[in-house]
Amino acid sequence: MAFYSRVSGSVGMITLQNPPVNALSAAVRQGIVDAMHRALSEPEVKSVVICGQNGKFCGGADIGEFGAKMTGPPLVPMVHLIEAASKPVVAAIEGIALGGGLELALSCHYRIAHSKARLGFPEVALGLLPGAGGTQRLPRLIGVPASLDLITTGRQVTAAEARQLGIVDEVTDLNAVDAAVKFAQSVADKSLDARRISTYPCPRPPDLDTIFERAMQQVRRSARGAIAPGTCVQAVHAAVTLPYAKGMERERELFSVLFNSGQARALQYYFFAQRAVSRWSTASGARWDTSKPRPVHKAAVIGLGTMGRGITVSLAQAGFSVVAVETQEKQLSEAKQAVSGMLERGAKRRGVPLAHDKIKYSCSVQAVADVDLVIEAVFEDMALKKTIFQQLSAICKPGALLCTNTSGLDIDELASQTQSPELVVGMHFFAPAHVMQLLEVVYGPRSSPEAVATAMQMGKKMGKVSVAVGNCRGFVGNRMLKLYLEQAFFLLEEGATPEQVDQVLEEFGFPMGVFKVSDLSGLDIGWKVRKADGLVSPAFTGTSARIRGGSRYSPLGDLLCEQGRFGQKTGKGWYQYDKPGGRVAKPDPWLFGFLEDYRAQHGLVARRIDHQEVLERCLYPLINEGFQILQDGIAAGPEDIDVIYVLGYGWPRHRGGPMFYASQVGLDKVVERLEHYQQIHPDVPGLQPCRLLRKLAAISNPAIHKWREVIQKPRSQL
Ligand SMILES: CCC/C=C/C(=O)SCCNC(=O)CCNC(=O)[C@H](O)C(C)(C)COP(=O)([O-])OP(=O)([O-])OC[C@H]1O[C@@H](n2cnc3c(N)ncnc32)[C@H](O)[C@@H]1OP(=O)([O-])[O-]
Repeated sequence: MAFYSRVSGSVGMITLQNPPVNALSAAVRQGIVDAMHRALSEPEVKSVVICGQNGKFCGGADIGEFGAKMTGPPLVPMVHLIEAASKPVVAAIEGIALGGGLELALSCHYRIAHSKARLGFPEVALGLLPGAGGTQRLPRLIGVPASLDLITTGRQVTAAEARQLGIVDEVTDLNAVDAAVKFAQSVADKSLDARRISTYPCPRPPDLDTIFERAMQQVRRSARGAIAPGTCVQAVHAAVTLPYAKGMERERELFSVLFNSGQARALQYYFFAQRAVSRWSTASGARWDTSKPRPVHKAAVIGLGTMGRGITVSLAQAGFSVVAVETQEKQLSEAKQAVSGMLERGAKRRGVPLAHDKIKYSCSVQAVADVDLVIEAVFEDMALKKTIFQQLSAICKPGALLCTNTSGLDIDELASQTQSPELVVGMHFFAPAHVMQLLEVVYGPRSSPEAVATAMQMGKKMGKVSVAVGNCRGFVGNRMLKLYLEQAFFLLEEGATPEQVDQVLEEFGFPMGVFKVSDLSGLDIGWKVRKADGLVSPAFTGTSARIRGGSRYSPLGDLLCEQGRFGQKTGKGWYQYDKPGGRVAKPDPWLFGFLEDYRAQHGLVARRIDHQEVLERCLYPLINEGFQILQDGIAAGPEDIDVIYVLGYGWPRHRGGPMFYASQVGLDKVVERLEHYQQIHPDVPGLQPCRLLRKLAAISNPAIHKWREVIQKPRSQL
């Protein structure tokens, strides 16, 4: 709701009250409209201030209401009522003015912001555009280029930048509401003719066409199939080319296209999914709201390779004291230099002080004796990790949490090396660890709820989105990825090329196709793992070359590695590069010959594989594995999987994540297509729909937020 009061006799105060962010729900909109009418009708009231309760002006439209039938007064007439008011209306912006919140502020005649406030139009990230006049008012106020920047990127600005751009009239370090009241009194008798933004002419820079062309090119490049950014450009274009009223009509049309699109639904689902993962639960019933994290002041990182360096930087930037351990002198000094560089660049980019003094370097594991939490980040070698965990268990103070940064090794096996297995959890960072937002927090069967809560909270403090997942080979992300990679290899055997597969996946919205990503990460990494798993051996020849454990196996990746083709680092992989370390992938005629020889050798006849098959073969087995993961209780809900895939694996956000995508395709359709491919390729693993997927498909594709009710049941039957 919105609360009306009178201050200093002549100022009507409208306070938005809808915790936590004063979103513009139906009740809030109704409250604002009622309060405005009241303020306008009271003769003693000479001016009005609009503010938000609890130091937050307004977080915009209530996203939770988007799926439901619209009730209450719409936003557009509400902002017009405010702008048309005969008494000056001043927005007192504390905390945030986002989306509809900023549109509300732009309808006011003046804006006073607190210096710590942030303002912006984040609608584009929800698959929308600022549809309450934002695309028409902002360009009239600050010009076209700056508006295009803010509206198409969703970038939030500080109060200082907002002042510079001309969005706010004053910035104060003091109480912004008090300042706004004083300001409102001072302008009570002033004419409002020059204060209604909708009446301003929209500035028309001489190079207008070039500006819009560039903006369109820019969004096409970065949007990867998302429709909202381009539609935002079109809406701003209307502000320049049409009178205000017509521009508003155009904004409404474009908003409605976006609002009713699958992309907006996916992005809004994702918005809530990213917040839902913090309310974690484990298969054994531990929960976020009943598990208390331990205090962590000092942390250690063991192993300063690429991952360890990134983790050290993340910890220091989050304000933790860090002991960084690397036993090799030379690597330690290289790491010191690299970490300093990363910290310097980070401090410059973020405009914050350097965090060098937070880190102490050491060559000895003994240096971690007094820390509260250790993150082991040596390379993926179980024997080495086991030795380190034995050492840590002996050296660390009682109660210290022992974490391993592994992308798939058994957490429980490591826990069993320690005296306190309940204090062991996995923290799977994604490279580069100081940049990537995702953290898989992996609990083993013996990890205590307190340990999981501590790791989840550490991730949050490091600016990550932490997702709690159970212990299994590859956890959630890499376990599903295995199926995706396998299918891509099989498609090559059957006649596809790396370029064809990658093109289909990039058109779907991945920033890079599977083969380009493999070349970037290094083909030798998977090869090492497969060798350790006994999947690579000269003994596999003849008919056994393409069979492992009774299932079809593609040795293509192994054969490439045997040729020294490790990807970008060697200048050759699934593609060729101009030099080792080169970045631009070019099709490699050698590879075509290699694939032809391979097929001939194994009696495979290349066939034409269409776009649909490439997409379905790559995505549906991955999705099916996601359902198996839910069935096994490794992930608590579809949101966990979707957040992992969007933040860690480049799944296009506007498609919500693999589980959301499946819900949109239709689970019955996913089952039907998997069965279809299974029939044609009975030897291909991963094509058999799992029990949970079949069950959900059979109960007529329930909405994704209802899946959890069904998921509990198959689990209890395991
Ligand atoms: C014609 C219409 C045109 C207008 C369109 C729009 O305005 S579109 C909207 C444009 N506006 C946006 O896109 C702003 C979206 N919001 C944000 O960017 C951030 O939430 C924040 C910066 C406001 C606060 O960040 P923070 O890290 O301090 O906190 P946090 O992120 O954890 O959120 C806390 C809780 O608040 C909830 N919630 C938040 N906002 C909304 C909302 N608008 N609605 C409903 N709920 C919302 C959030 O779900 C969470 O709930 P939970 O999980 O506790 O039950």
